[in-house]
Amino acid sequence: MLPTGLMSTRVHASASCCRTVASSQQFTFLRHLSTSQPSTARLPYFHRQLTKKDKLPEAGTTPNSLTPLLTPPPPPRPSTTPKTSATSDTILSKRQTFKSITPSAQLMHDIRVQGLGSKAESWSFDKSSRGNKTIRPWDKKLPEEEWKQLQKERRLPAKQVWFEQRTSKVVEKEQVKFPGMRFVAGAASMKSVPKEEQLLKLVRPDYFQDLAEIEQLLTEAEEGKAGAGSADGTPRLSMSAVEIQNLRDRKRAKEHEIKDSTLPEIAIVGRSNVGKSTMLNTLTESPNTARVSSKPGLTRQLNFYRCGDKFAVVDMPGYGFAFAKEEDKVAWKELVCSAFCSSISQFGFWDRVNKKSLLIIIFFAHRLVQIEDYLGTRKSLRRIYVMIDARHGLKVADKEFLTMMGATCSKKFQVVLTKCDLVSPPDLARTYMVVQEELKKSFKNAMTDRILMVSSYTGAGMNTLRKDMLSACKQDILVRERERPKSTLR
Ligand SMILES: Nc1nc2c(ncn2[C@@H]2O[C@H](COP(=O)(O)OP(=O)(O)OP(=O)(O)O)[C@@H](O)[C@H]2O)c(=O)[nH]1
Ligand SMILES: [Mg+2]
Repeated sequence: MLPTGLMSTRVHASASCCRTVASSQQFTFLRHLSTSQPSTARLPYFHRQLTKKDKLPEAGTTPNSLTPLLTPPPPPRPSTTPKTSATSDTILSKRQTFKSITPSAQLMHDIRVQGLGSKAESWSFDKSSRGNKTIRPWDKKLPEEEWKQLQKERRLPAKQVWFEQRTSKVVEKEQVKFPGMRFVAGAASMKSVPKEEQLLKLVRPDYFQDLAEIEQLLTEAEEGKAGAGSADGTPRLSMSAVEIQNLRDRKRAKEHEIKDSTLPEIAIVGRSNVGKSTMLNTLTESPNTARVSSKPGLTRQLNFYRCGDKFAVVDMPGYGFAFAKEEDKVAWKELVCSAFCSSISQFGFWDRVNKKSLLIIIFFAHRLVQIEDYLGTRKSLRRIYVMIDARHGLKVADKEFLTMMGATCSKKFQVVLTKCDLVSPPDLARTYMVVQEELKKSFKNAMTDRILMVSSYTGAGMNTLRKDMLSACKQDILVRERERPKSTLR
C-alpha cells in the first residue's frame, strides 16, 4: 500500500539558503517560490520605472516640454545592479524545485517492490554464454520457500493477486483472452475503427441480434426489396411509410436499451497518447484488444469492452491538443471563443482559419462533447480512471479536463500514472507527491489516498490496478495468486 499523505519534504532552496524540512503546506508554498516573489525581486528594473512614473511632481517644479532638453540626462543605470545573491538564488527553476523534493522512504520502497521506474528491471544478472541477461523476479520460477522468504524480507509485494484463470485456450475470434474472464470484444472487429453499431455490439452482443434483424428489414424496405430474403421465397409486399417509421422507432428504442446498460462500467480517460489503449492490452494480456499507435488520436470513439457478465471497460478517445502545432492551437482557441460569441458567417471564419484547423477543432470538440456526455449521464459508471503521463505530471490540458469533469460529473476519479518505465524511481516518487498535492488542493472528486502507477511495457503495477477495478465494481473474483503479469509488448 502506498502512503496516504504527503510525506515531509526537504527543499533545498539554494546552496546558500537554508535547508528546510517542509510540511505539506510549506512544500506547496516553496514549490511556487519563484512565482511568489515580490515584483521588485523578480523585475527590479521595471519596478523602478513604474514607481518613478507614479511619483507626483515635486512642489515648485512645473512640467515643461523643454525640461527634458535642459535637465542633464539621467545617470546611466549602473550596469552592475546590486543583485542580491539571496534574490537570484531563491528563484529556483521548476526543474530544480522538482529535484529538491525528497521522496519518502515508504514511497520509494513501494515503487521498488512493484518493479516500477526505469531502473527497476535490473534486479539480478545471469552470466550466460550470450552475455549478461537481466533476470527479473517474475521471470524465474521461484521455489515456494524462496518466494516466501522474499516476501518476508519485503522485497516482493505481500500478496500478488490475479484473476481466476478459467481457460487457457487459444483466443478465438469473438473472445479476447482476459485472465479469468471472457472478454467479448472481438479482436477481429477491433482491427479497424469500429462504427457505432459495432461498438454497441461490443456492449451487449445478445441484444444486438434483434437490432440486426430490424436493420436488415429496414435496408430491404428502403431499397424496395422487402420480401426478397423471406424464408419461403415468396415475395412480400413492400412496406408502407408508416411501417418503415415504426421500424425506425423500434431501432432507436433498441439502441437506447443497449446504451442504458446496467452492467457496471469503468471509464479510462486521459490525454491523447498517454497510453490508455496499451494499458487495456496489458490488462487483458492481449495485444489485439485495442488498437495502439505512437501517433496521438487513434482511438476516436468510446470503445466498450465487456468482461463477461461482470463489468465493462470503456476506452475513451484522448483529450487535449498535446501534440498539435502551435498555430493550430491558436486557431482552435480563436475559433472556439468566437464561435461562442457569434455565428460563423458573421465573422467570416472560412477566410481566417484554414479548413484543416476547422475540421480538427470540430473533431476535438466532438470528442469532448462525447466524453462529457458519457461521464455526466452514464448511470452504470462506477469509476473513472484518469491516466496521467508519469514523465509530465498534471498538464494544463489535464487540469482543464478535470475541472470540466468536476462541473458535469459527481463521480469519483482515480488517477493512474502511466509509462512508469520511462521515469527513474526517485522522479516517479516526486511526480507522485506533486500530483497528489495538486489533486488535494484543487479537485474534490479525486481519490487522493493513493495514486496508482503502472507500466504497460513491464506490466508493473497492473495487479494493483486490476484489484482496484474489481473493487470499484464490487467483484470478488480474485482467487488465484500469480506472479507478475507478462508484458504484451515485445
Ligand atoms: N514506454 C512506454 N510506452 C508506452 C506505455 N504505454 C503506452 N506506450 C506508448 O505510447 C504510445 C501511445 O499509446 P496508446 O495506447 O495508443 O495511447 P492512447 O492514450 O490510447 O492514445 P489515443 O488513442 O490517441 O487517445 C504508443 O506508442 C505506446 O507504445 C508504457 O507503459 N511505457
Ligand atoms: Mg487509444
